[in-house]
Amino acid sequence: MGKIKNREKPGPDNHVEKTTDAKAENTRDKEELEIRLQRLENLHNQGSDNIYKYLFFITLAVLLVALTYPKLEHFLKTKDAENVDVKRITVDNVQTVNNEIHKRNEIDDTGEYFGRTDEDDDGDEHRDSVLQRNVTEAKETTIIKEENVFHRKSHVSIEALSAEKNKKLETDVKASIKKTEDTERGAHVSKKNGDLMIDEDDGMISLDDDINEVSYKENNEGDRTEKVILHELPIKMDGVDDGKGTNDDAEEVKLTRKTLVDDTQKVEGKEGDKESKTLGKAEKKTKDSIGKSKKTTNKGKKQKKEDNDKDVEGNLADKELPEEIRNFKASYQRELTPKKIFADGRRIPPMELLAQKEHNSSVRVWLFEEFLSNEECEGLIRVHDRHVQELSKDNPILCFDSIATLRKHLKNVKIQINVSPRDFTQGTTCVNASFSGQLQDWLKGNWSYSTAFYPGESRFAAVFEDRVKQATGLMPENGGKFQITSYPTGIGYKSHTDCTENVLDERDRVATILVYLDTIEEGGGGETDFPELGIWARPRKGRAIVWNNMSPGGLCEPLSVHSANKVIKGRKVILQRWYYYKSFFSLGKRPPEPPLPVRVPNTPRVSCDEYENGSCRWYDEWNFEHLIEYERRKYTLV
Ligand SMILES: O=C(O)CCC(=O)C(=O)O
Ligand SMILES: [Fe+2]
Repeated sequence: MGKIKNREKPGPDNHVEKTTDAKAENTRDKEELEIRLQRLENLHNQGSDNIYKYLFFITLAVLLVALTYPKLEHFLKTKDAENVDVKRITVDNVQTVNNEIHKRNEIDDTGEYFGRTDEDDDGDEHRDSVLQRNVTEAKETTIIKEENVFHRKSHVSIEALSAEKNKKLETDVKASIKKTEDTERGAHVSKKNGDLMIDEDDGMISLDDDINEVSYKENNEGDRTEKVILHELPIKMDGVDDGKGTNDDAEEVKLTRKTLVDDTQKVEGKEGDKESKTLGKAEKKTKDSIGKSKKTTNKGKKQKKEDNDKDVEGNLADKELPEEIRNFKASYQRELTPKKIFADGRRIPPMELLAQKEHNSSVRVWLFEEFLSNEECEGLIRVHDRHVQELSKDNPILCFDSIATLRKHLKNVKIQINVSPRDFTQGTTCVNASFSGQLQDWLKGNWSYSTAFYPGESRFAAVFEDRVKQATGLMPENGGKFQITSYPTGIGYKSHTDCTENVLDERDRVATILVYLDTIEEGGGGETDFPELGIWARPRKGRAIVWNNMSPGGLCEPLSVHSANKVIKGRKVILQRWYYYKSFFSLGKRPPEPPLPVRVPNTPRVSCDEYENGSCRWYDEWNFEHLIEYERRKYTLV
């Protein structure tokens, strides 16, 4: 080593010694070289030995794979699914993942959507029983509550009535609520009866100013007194005489249990489709146009004793809430985490649709090809169509966010007719049944159709929400209803955000998943357009798009604005589900149907907000959005 050192560092002091010993040094160098070569050879031999070892182990592993393939395959898939595999693409470059395997899904036209089974021809009955089940599950035999919509903390309501109670109350209410219509477009009239707090005032419903309750009942069961509040609606009714007279030989309205049960009421925040930046305005307009001539009577004193249980804001005190609401733990969904998944043999990677415009929002749009199989798409369409057809036997009730909107719609179809607030059912934004019938003759076809099903009402719902969870990270417990919407030719949907701008509410829609259930060829319209991002997606059978509407901090992102382009050729059908930033108790539970406007069971509704082509939608279910007082107060909930 010393020499090497010397050679490395030659210096005047050792130069002579080096020259003299040159020979010996050479010999030593050679020896050293040989030793090194030997070492290298050894190493090489060792390496070969290792290769044999590796080969042995690989063979062993292959054998193991062959033996345990099914398990391993599953493992690999799971692993693979965990790796984010994102192809960054633009809309012009959307790639399709090949899919040879289309496994038959459980869904077919006799599937369990809307709570049906094969044997169950009567979907409505079954739907009632689904609702009943929810209610019963929610709280065994007991009671109460509503006021939910005003409650500070729960933001929910629950009405938990046992089946027997429901039945009894149904009979009571059936006997007590009557509807009259005048010959023209008269208002509906409900009458009071017995202990129900429905008061009659010149043939119109009128309520205590600060009660906001339509009906109320007390039950005595053994030594326990239970209060059952039905239809505790956030409505203030007007005693406005419509001047058109009423028909006192009222036809009885058959109200089913469904219309009586008020179980979970915060309804899923927004209509789902339209509430957007314009809400504040719309609400004001509604109030101005419909609620101007309010005259409220002072009846229904029974409510007074409820007040003791309420805090200053008129909310039910916490102790009044069922335990399960009090114990409800909200979960937060702050962002999307797209991942590649496998479903029924299909490999489904996420692809990001890159914004074509510069923007500084958090909004990102992802696309999955063949997220649903052909069979799933076709099954959903069949179920939707059948449901729309069944409910179309009755004319829908039409609701408008304001009288101005109604006027604009009429103008659009060139109908010259004077409309006044009296054409609306009091306390609601809906016109009465007979006028709705006329209107629908004029406006018919000018809307899209939405049907909904809820978690637990279909096997598909569970399959779907799980797939969504794997692919996007969106948690089922933060998801609302599943909504299928069809757009006939000529119909689109106006520009909107799915969250509500300028309103701080964590119970808002953080993300949307939308699946196209059928293909529209190029040029056929129907694209989902994100104008602020410069991107759009074309309807293609099975394709899903998913995007966030809110920032991870919980703010509604205005740049998530989107619209459904008008369908030019064919028909568009989609499945949508909205996920909420903060979950709440009634999320994902079928809401009770509010009793107003008075209508026959299963009457669909059409809701139109702010006039714009494509602002009307037909719905198979009711929520509370058309109730003026609900509309007024919904954002004051904490
Ligand atoms: O149909 C579409 O493409 C979009 C529908 C939509 O955004 C909605 O219903 O909220
Ligand atoms: Fe939307």
